[in-house]
Amino acid sequence: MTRNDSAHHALSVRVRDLDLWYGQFQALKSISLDIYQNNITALIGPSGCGKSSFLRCLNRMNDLIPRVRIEGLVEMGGRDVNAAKVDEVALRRRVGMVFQKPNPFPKSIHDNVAYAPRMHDIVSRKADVKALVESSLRDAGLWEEVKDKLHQPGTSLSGGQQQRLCIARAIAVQPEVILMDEPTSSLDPISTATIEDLMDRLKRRYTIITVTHNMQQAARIADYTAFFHLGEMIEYNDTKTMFSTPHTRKAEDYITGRYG
Ligand SMILES: Nc1ncnc2c1ncn2[C@@H]1O[C@H](COP(=O)(O)OP(=O)(O)OP(=O)(O)O)[C@@H](O)[C@H]1O
Repeated sequence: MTRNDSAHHALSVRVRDLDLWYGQFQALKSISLDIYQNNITALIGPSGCGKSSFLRCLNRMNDLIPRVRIEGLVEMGGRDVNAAKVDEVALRRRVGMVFQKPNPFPKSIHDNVAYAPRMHDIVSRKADVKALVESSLRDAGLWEEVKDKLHQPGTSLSGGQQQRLCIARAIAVQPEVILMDEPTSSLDPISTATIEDLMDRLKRRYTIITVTHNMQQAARIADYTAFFHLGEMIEYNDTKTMFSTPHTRKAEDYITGRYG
């Protein structure tokens, strides 16, 4: 693990010696890293290097996959996410997730945002639900575009709007951490820029961990970058250092486009 410049940031996620196997195949090998609050951390590396597998360890989504075995420690806010007593539903409230392809529920724009807060009993009074839906959509930069059509299906929006709806849905339960798995890879450049600006604003309140294949995007938006290769984390550094003077040959080769 190589990193610096961490002294002034509070710890959000602490990972130690994390191993993951799919059956006999080891997809993550002894990963250790600290992720800091109110920062964007980008996970980069060639296809199949384990970025998504790592991300799914943070909200225990890998538990849903058969024949997965995980060893090591993942702590969020000082609590072991894999402890037997941790309720997965409660954990997923603390950790929001946004996927590569926007995946709104087959519900109205309003209900996409209201569903989880109601389920978690965060709000129940009608006025409170309304206020929370509005503030989440505002925070996701979508309110002005949808305020007059809240009862239309979420799927009636454009791809970029749907992704912002998914972000509004994620932040409606006020998670500690938001995981994003290639959140802009299915979007056009303008929608991508909108989401990048949004991520930059959201990090004031949330810790964001994002997977991206787009080097320029990582360089533009991430405070820290972790480079994965064949299941190992090869280098972890502040983004500036990673992209200007990487400390490892493999990271340098990847960043300069020599492979991947
Ligand atoms: N459910 C699964 N069952 C078996 N093997 C899997 C499963 N999911 C991922 N893998 C394997 O684990 C390795 C890491 O996959 P993962 O999806 O985490 O990589 P990635 O870096 O996110 O890739 P990409 O950039 O292509 O999305 C790959 O070799 C992949 O084939």
